[in-house]
Amino acid sequence: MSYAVKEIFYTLQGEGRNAGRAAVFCRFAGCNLWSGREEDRETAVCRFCDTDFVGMDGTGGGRFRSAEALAGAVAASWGEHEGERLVVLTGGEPLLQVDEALTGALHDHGFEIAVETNGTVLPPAGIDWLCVSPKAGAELAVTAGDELKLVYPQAGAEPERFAALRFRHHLLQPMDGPRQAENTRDAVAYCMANPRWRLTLQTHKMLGIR
Ligand SMILES: C[S@@+](CC[C@H](N)C(=O)[O-])C[C@H]1O[C@@H](n2cnc3c(N)ncnc32)[C@H](O)[C@@H]1O
Ligand SMILES: Nc1nc2[nH]cc(C(=O)O)c2c(=O)[nH]1
Ligand code: SF4
Ligand SMILES: [Mg+2]
Repeated sequence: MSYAVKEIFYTLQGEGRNAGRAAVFCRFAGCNLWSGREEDRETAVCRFCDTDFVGMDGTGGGRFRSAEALAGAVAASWGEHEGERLVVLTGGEPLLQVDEALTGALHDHGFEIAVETNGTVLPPAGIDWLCVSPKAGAELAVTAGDELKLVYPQAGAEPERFAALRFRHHLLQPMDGPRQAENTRDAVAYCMANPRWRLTLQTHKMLGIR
């Protein structure tokens, strides 16, 4: 198996229950819900994506020919920092590429492995923290995990549809874009009316970090 990676970088996890924690982000190229081309956005299943996941041309990106090669690049990005190592596998849709060889190789380097997924593809063994972010119009295959992080609002993916699923945390993340301010206000109101849901914000955007 080889891996197509857009970029690898060291930053703070900006979202969800691990927000604020140092992590290496490994962003895989490609997604099953959008081609990533602007001309296809309006006809895609997922139309609000805030991410460039096309190609392998970002910082530290490229084609990695083995799990060991990719895990080595992730470890090099972590560097010599003390403390518990965390890698966040994201994309694009990481579960189109992540396999047990890779989770094994990352564990060999001492990483706790978090994944950000749209929930349409079942994960391989070896994921330590599974964040599922359902998308309206895409069938949810992953119905349990650590956090369910729902981008809000989405017609056809109302929070009530997911409230009973077996996740440790249910989070609402305001949709970024032209209506970001209204979406944030509405997400606050929803969490206040429905306390099983907590608000999560994209803190890296506020901080101006990646
Ligand atoms: C770019 S996606 C990559 C991982 C995976 N494809 C997914 O959708 O979960 C990373 C996270 O950003 C969220 N996201 C994408 N676009 C967003 C937007 N415009 N506003 C808020 N969150 C967004 C996704 O829902 C997901 O939780
Ligand atoms: N700092 C930071 N935190 C993040 N959490 C999820 C991200 C993602 O794009 O998957 C992301 C990201 O791109 N940057
Ligand atoms: S599923 Fe994730 S990566 Fe794919 S288009 Fe939607 S938000 Fe972007
Ligand atoms: Mg992001």
